[in-house]
Amino acid sequence: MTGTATGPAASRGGTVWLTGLPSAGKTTIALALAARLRAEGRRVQVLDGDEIRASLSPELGFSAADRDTSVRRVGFLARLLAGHGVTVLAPVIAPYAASRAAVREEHRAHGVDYVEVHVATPATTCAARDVKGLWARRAAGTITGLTGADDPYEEPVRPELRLDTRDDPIDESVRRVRALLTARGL
Ligand SMILES: Nc1ncnc2c1ncn2[C@@H]1O[C@H](COP(=O)(O)OS(=O)(=O)O)[C@@H](OP(=O)(O)O)[C@H]1O
Ligand SMILES: Nc1ncnc2c1ncn2[C@@H]1O[C@H](COP(=O)(O)OP(=O)(O)O)[C@@H](O)[C@H]1O
Repeated sequence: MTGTATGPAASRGGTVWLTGLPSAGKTTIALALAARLRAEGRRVQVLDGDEIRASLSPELGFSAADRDTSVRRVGFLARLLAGHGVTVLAPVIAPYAASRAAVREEHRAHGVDYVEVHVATPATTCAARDVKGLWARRAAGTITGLTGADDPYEEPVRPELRLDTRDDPIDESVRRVRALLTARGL
């Protein structure tokens, strides 16, 4: 998934964590941003919650403790990559403030840049999008513990950026995250 580093813009890594409910638009925005950054010559790695869980944490489910462990593992991997000049995009729900704070601290302690983007799509819109059919399955009672339905999501209090995907098209969300990176010198 990485591109080739070709210039100064590729030299400074950092992590962009996209947190939000299932079907909020985290992956969609991350993939579109990744394409844009690669076209600029950056090395980019997307660490998608679903994909990373399958290889890094197959034993983990969706209890509070398992989610916390999974988020911290992704955070550790993100920090390692970002410390080597990769721009890491992590579209991961990360429902607990304490887990997100731990990931932020992991980056700070190693002098690696980190920004949190809240993809603040409300549950009603996520349920209508329902990319993977999870909201419908929760409504039908065939699954329990879905974030934003019957499992907690602790909203970020002070994210570096909050996106409203009801009003903004995908391109505008990508543009706003890109502008945040520029503002941060990333
Ligand atoms: N119960 C429950 N709650 C939330 N999500 C569920 C659940 N069961 C499966 N899935 C699927 O797993 C994806 C979320 O994985 P994450 O690692 O991002 O979640 S977490 O940070 O550990 O909470 C999530 O992906 P996204 O929809 O892309 O967010 C779901 O597809
Ligand atoms: N403004 C928007 N930003 C992001 N996604 C959007 C937007 N409008 C509609 N969508 C759609 O919402 C869905 C979000 O799915 P996905 O990115 O997989 O969510 P998540 O990774 O948060 O679970 C996609 O089908 C996407 O095309």
